[in-house]
Amino acid sequence: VVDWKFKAYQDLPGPRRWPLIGNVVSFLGAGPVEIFDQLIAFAATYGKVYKLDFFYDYTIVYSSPEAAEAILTSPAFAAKSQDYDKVSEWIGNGLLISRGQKWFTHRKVITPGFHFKILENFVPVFNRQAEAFCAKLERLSERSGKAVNIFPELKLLTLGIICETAMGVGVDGDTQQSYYTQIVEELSSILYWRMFNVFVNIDALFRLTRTSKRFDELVKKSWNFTLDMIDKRRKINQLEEQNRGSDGRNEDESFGKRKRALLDTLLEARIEGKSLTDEEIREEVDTFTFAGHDTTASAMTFILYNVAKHPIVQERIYQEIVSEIGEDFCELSLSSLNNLHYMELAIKESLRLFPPVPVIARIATEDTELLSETITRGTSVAIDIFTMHHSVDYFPDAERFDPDRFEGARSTQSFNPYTYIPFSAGSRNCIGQKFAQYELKTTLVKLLQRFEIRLTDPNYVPTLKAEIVLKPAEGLPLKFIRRSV
Ligand code: HEM
Repeated sequence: VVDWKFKAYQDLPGPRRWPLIGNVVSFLGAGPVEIFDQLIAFAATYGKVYKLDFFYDYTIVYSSPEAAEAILTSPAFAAKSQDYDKVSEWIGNGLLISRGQKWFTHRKVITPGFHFKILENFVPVFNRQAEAFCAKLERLSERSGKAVNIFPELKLLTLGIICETAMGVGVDGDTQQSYYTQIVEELSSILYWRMFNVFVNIDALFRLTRTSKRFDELVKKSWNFTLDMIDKRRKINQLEEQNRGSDGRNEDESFGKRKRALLDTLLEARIEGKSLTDEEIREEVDTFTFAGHDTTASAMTFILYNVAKHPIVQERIYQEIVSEIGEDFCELSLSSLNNLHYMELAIKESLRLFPPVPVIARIATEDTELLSETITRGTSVAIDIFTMHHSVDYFPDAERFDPDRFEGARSTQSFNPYTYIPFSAGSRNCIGQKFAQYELKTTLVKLLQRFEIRLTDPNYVPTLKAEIVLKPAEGLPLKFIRRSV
């Protein structure tokens, strides 16, 4: 059996393996920056399909649109890979990780919560929070353009937005928010370590480490944070019931009380006549708070990096804002945001070069064919989105930041839509895609209305790591120069 296992996928290239332990050594002792570099280097060396072997547990890594399409549309790859099981110890079996009937029914009841009419209600929150964020940046810059490490600040912003819109609960200021973002930071880092270190990947061994106690502690803290939000929302809804006028109309106008939040969709959902259990609600809320803030903060961080690095692009976006919206803060709406065409191209291009979710993975639940290779049940397949987005085979002069490359690209027949998938594709695509895009646009409008954004050093290149979400390993210092008034 061992011999057969060693010979599995022998036609596929891959880094040199040791008997039994396979490629374990490639990642032992490596930190997140080295792991990410290693994966990029493997793809450069071995091409669009290669194998990784951890104790004969194989992961086949793909970076072509043909493979992405085949994987994302095949029922044989409908289940997320084992790496996600580790994440589920924290966020549970919510939409991101569940499968089969549970995923299907939950996705069906949650989808209306992202209808554009509901998104429209969220835009005032995007407006208000983004404006408050500008005021904060002004304070942090001390009006003198002092550099600000933008990534942690953006995490606070996106968390605040997700709590208020999706959960319908305001979070009490930065202290509570940074408490939660730090928990997420530490949990992501532990989970990533477990994914690439085979020893702690094994549950029984992980349980022997001191980190496992810390992990449990953090999970509990994270759950308390979300349970508290659910509790607050339930109370708000009860109050609202009591305040309802005799004509059935709500008399309380303040946000969070009247506007429908995603959490209300969950609280009111009925599947075969039954409500979701408290645990199911917590799992979904944990999934949204996690999936909805870290990704968007990463996207915004790299968008700001790109516009700072390319002043000509920044100026073009600014001029579009001035002509479509104006120089001053005003209440943005979905339709005014829809008019910002060039900004849309720039955001798209930034998500190509810096996809916040650089790799996704599935597991084969049956033996199946994939691009003329037989994939046996239990093998993981990964789509290396980052590498595909950087390939010169699909994007000429791929390293160049060029928003215009997307002008008309989708209408050309030769462009396979699976070549560009920052939000994944198919039935398990990102449910928050539109939400994120409007949030990013609102924030960028407000920031550029108020500031010119500059790098501290024009040649600065961020070091990347991918602790589930793509991040600047050493933060990202940017200068925000107040536009003259
Ligand atoms: C720029 C920001 C974002 C990016 C790049 C992004 C990217 C992705 C990707 C690549 C997936 C597929 C993951 C996989 O196959 O394992 C995904 C799924 C998901 N995303 Fe997002 N996301 C973003 C923002 C958001 C927001 C704001 C929310 C919530 C409000 C959200 C909620 C989800 C959920 C719930 C799923 C799982 C969907 C399912 O399996 O049915 N995401 N996202």
